Amino acid sequence: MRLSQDAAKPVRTARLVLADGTVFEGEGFGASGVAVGEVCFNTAMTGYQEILTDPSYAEQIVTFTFPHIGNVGANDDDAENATDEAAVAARGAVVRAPLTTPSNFRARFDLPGWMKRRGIIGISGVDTRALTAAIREGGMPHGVIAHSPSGHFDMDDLLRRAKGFAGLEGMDLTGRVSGARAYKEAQADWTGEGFTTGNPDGPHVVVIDYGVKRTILRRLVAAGCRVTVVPPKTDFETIMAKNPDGVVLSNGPGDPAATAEYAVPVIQKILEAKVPLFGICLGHQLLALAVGGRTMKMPQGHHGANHPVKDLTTGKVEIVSMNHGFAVDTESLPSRVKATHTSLFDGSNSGLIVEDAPAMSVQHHPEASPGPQDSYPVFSRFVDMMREEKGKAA
Ligand SMILES: NC(=O)CC[C@H](N)C(=O)O
Repeated sequence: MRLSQDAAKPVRTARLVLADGTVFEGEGFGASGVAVGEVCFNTAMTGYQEILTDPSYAEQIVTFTFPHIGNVGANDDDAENATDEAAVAARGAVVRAPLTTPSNFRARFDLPGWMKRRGIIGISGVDTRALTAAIREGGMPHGVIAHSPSGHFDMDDLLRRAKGFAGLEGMDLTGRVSGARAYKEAQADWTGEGFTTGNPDGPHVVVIDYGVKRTILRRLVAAGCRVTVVPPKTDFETIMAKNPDGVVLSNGPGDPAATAEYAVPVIQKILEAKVPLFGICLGHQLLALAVGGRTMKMPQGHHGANHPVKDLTTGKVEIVSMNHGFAVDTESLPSRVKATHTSLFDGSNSGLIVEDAPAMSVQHHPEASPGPQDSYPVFSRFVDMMREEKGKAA
């Protein structure tokens, strides 16, 4: 910590300003500058790098409830977005403890240097318990995170920017985060419309990339699939021309109701064509909208790696990774759709199947990264669904 001329008053190089005027002072790290967004909290105890690079966090500032962030450093392998260094994901990180020198055999960089390269602003020394309690009581506020190494801030301007944030409702952000062009997975073969990777003899899965986490691609490949990733606005005919055995609707940022405008007509055609469909998170919400259901904004959202979810088809409880601020209204689902999973934190919907088409989806993240792997078998369920449909056609 550097001292100002008044030796008793340390220079504090970062601010978090909420739209209601609340100000948190702290030490800046990572990128300098100002970023505006919705402030949420994540309760995961590990996996800060995966969290900060999850494209679904676009236009959000993540408060970590776990106090020690940065202690295992950062590397090139744990980013969940496209390999491009500046790929868009979380705007900022709010943490409790000062950052220490990383200690881990996988660390290649320290977290502040890695965040600086990715344009993510950090603030430490924040009373994250107070901030989390405020979010719990009042919902996710709009806010501004600012890092100025000189310690000078135009506080009126920061507050104006926090108040001026339009909010995630109504925002379609998939175009900003889709990495379909940027993924450079092994064997990737960019064709202009998508790339293919994975097991050449496995079921062919076309992933619509609304902001896909790379581990979803890795888990599909691990489940034996051949994977082709396509951009978010790819039309039905282009998808079908790739002869998919199944289609995955990926996770992604923003308001599902806004993305629905161009995504739902495509999904409805896929349902009609009876091509097996699997939605994850935003993909789950889009599937619900495609069958006539509704989605709604949640006050605090679900962000963590410790969420209990009940699989209603087996009666088993899984501890899962979550990251969503919108939810499917179970009551709105038509009778052709059945809920398959429910959150044991608040009873919200966490999965569905369509009864007259081979389609399923989950709100949580079966790929984990970070988090427990209890839900990995959901990928096998989708592979079984594709095999069954292929068997019917044969
Ligand atoms: N992880 C996701 O796909 C998030 C979906 C959606 N943007 C939400 O916040 O609810």
